Amino acid sequence: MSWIPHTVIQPYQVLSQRTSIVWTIGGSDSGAGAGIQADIQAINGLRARDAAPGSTLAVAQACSIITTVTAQNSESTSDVLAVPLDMLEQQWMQLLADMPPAVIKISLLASPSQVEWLADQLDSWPAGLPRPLVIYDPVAIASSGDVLTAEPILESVKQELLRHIDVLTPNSHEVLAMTGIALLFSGDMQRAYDKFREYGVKSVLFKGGHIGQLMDVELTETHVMDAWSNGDCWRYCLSAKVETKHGHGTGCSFAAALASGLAQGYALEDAFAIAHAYVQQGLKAAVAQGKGPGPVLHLGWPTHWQDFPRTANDLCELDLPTQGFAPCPSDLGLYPVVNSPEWLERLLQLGVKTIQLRAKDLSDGAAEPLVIRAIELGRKYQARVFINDYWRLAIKHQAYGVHLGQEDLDDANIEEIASAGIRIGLSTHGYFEMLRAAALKPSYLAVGHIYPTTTKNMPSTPQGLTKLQQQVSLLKSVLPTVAIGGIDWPRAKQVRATGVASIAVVRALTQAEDVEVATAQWLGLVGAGALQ
Ligand SMILES: Cc1ncc(COP(=O)(O)OP(=O)(O)O)c(N)n1
Ligand SMILES: Cc1nc(C(=O)O)sc1CCOP(=O)(O)O
Ligand SMILES: [Mg+2]
Repeated sequence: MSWIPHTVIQPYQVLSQRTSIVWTIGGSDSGAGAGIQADIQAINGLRARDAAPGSTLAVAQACSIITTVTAQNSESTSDVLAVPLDMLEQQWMQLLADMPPAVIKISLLASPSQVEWLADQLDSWPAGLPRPLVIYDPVAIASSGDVLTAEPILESVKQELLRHIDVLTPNSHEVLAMTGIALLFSGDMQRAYDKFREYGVKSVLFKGGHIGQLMDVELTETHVMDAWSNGDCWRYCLSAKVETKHGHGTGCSFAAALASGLAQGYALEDAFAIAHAYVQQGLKAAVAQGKGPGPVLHLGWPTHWQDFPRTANDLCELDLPTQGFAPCPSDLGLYPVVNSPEWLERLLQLGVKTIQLRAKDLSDGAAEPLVIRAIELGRKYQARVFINDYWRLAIKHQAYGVHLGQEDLDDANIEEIASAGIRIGLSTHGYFEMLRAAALKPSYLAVGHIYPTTTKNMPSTPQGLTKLQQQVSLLKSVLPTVAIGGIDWPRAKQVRATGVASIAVVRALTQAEDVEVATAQWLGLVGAGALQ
């Protein structure tokens, strides 16, 4: 999917992979805890490929356009020098001629004329070059409350620059300075979003820390919460607050990590969750390097479950019970997904022990006999039968389990399913959805779609092997995983090599030339899963 500018950004949207270069446009920090120096560390340090050898993902590469030179250490800033416009222009032209960006990350701008110059460049972006995604981290007011960008600059930012911005990443001080809205209640974020939208911003990612004081969200006293919206929907990342005085460069590093994730082909909401984890990991390890607050550390791709946030599409989800569901074996083996009891029986007779009835778009009345039959067959063949979608019927007839998608989570009664004691599998299509689903402690998580599929219309982009492997290893000690989507026999071995225990397939069996031979082949590779 290619990036379409000037339309509403969708959370599952992925940049096209024509380049993975990120330009960071901002100020030099001689202490290197923040500014361009932190950005380069974060952009190049957060390389998915380094953490997943053999990956074919693009390698993020930072380039810089320096707007300002600051003389600072961990205690103070003694001088700030604005780079002249003709030097800005030279940096821009050199990069444009040779290393055009996938993402531009803007931070410190030193004067209204720098803002106007930058807005002009973006206005006259060459027609022959794909437009980059533009992130603006205002760097107007530091977490400490120190003013870094004077009022006249902010005014020209609002008038000239914001209309070019795809993702704005303000902290709460900057929200107040730019919109006049203090973030005291969660509804204030919507009001602030609306105000930014008036200036033409396409989406806003409210950076946490200070949002942590929202008075109507109980958890945020002990947690930090980042929140993103494009006006159509919200996405939240929530983590326990890291108590440290060493957080210099946190905001810059977060926005740069977001840029890096996007440039490497992660969907916006996934890059958001990964950037959040990157900063959490860096804050936990941060130590003093001078006499003042130390910088957030740059420790590469986050691989520890505890650094990742809980994610949600709505703040109400934070109140959902998390006592968990009945467990299923970590190895479910070969997992065919079929649309009728006839298919179910055919495959159970061949030795399949995990299977799903996916008979779409029926009324509960029409689905009920199919569900009853599927459950009976499961008992007869001592197999694990999951019912897709019809969760009320699955409870009523005591199925082994139910499988639900992300949208179903908005409507299904999660508590009722949990207390019925049946298992639940949840679909996920990236880091963000994975973290959202994992918070409910389901019986397993399905990671999809790995390859293009014709079985179902997917709004998301195929994840591929690297992303599957990353998520499987992250979830290893947390939840059983199942891979699904476009997995055929030639791809089966490499999918298995990611460490995923179970593989779900539709066409690989239902459209096989010889179903008996194909099933035996698949069972030989993946197995039938653990005994009950
Ligand atoms: C094992 C497995 N994984 C994912 C899905 C997809 O479920 P869902 O998102 O609910 O979409 P539909 O199948 O209902 O179209 C699945 N069925 N099984
Ligand atoms: C039903 C379904 N769900 C998916 C997901 O990613 O959530 S992919 C998918 C279709 C899988 O079919 P096939 O094996 O024929 O590609
Ligand atoms: Mg479903």
